[in-house]
Amino acid sequence: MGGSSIDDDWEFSSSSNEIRTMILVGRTGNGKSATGNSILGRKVFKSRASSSGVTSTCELQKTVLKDGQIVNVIDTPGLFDFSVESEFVGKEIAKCIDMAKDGIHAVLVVLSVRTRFSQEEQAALHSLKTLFGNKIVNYMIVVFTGGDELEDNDETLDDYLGRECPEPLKEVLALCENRYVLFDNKTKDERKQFAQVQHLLSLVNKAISQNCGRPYIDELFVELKEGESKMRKKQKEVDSSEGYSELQRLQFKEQMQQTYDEQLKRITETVEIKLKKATARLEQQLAEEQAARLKMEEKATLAQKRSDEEIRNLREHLEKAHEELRKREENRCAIL
Ligand SMILES: Nc1nc2c(ncn2[C@@H]2O[C@H](COP(=O)(O)OP(=O)(O)OP(=O)(O)O)[C@@H](O)[C@H]2O)c(=O)[nH]1
Repeated sequence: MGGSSIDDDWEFSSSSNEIRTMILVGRTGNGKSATGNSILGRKVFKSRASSSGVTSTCELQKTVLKDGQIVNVIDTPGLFDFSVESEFVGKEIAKCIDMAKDGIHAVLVVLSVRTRFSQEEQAALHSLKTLFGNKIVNYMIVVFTGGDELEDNDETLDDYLGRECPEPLKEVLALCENRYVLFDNKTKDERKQFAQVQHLLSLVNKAISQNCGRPYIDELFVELKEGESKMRKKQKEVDSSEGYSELQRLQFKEQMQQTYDEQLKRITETVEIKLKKATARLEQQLAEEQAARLKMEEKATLAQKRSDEEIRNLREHLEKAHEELRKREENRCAIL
């Protein structure tokens, strides 16, 4: 776990160029944890069917792949779930930023072929942009889970997208420049497991090279990293100097941790403010869309009412005409 301690695995994550840090986002139940486990090649994230959600806090796990590539995977709780308090989401996002201080190489947007792309998912992708800036889309890769189910139906991902790709999803795929991949998190076939991770890593590398080799680093990441390296420098000075007692060293360390925690708190507050603004804007957008839909429905009901009335009038008119004709016919017969 990354956590907020400044002693966490810093050397490990900063000494190699071969690190890939990926963050999993998506609606609860879409298979983020299962995808994380598939990437890491072991079951470390809890993954199971549950309507209330299994992942409750951000969690970082790392692995070294056979070719020496170090992969950090951060699983996130329902950041796409609007029923969750923005204070909580804000804290979790700040925690992610803390965990990925060296930057993010890919944001994996996990969707499931077993559920339809929802309006909430579309809205949540907008908030990702609000929180991290438009540049974040350059690092986005869509991971569709449920490859086994498509296979059971003899379908490919492109077949699926041909029949089940609403306009907003098309837009997301276009934004990601068609960086998408299908995952079967249920497979026991090692070759398949290897191939899907390789496909994903090739997309991650493609995104990185399109971003001039740089991972995504937001101003908040920069602030945190600068603060941290300043503190490390000071710590080294104190450690190497003879003029400090053990107690003074301890006090200094505590003071540093406190400064760091304060910085993290400030970042959390910044994220919360951004998130609240994004949520308010989205709620307004959803309300406007709903009002427009209601207006359309009202118009349609009115039009239906009018046409029902016209049909009724026409019917009455016809019945009268028939009656008239019948009477005339009766009169004609009587005269004859
Ligand atoms: N058939 C099938 N089921 C999958 C696949 N990926 C995930 N699942 C199932 O989907 C359910 C939810 O998966 P999780 O990995 O817990 O989903 P999550 O998005 O992490 O959910 P939270 O932890 O609640 O945020 C579990 O029952 C998984 O076994 C897949 O590729 N195929």
